[in-house]
Amino acid sequence: MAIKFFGGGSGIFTGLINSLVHTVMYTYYLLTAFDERWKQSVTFKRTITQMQIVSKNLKTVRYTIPTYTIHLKMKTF
Ligand SMILES: CC(C)(COP(=O)(O)OP(=O)(O)OC[C@H]1O[C@@H](n2cnc3c(N)ncnc32)[C@H](O)[C@@H]1OP(=O)(O)O)[C@@H](O)C(=O)NCCC(=O)NCCSC(=O)CC(=O)O
Repeated sequence: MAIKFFGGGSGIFTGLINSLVHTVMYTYYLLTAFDERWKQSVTFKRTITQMQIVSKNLKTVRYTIPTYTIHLKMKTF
């Protein structure tokens, strides 16, 4: 509900992208909880970190553009 209606539905982008990153991240935590050897997988950890950075940058671009556009529109009135 919050994702659908917050900000006219613009929260869907965050919801989808976070779900993707969190699914991979919590799968990692689940696996390490069962078997400590998963903690030695630098590839897994690096992938999670890369996904977080890409997701953060995508969200920055996604929300900066409309924020700036609205700011410009408001300045004309
Ligand atoms: C990649 C991880 C999942 C790994 O977690 P672990 O608990 O197993 O490991 P850790 O961080 O204690 O680090 C253990 C060892 O791995 C190394 N290590 C960690 N990340 C690494 C990486 N990307 N590349 C290479 N090495 C890495 C550390 O330096 C350390 O080395 P040494 O042992 O030599 O010291 C974590 O580092 C991480 O990024 N967690 C993210 C948490 C997070 O973002 N939660 C979201 C909250 S906010 C939220 O939910 C809202 C939202 O997202 O919008």
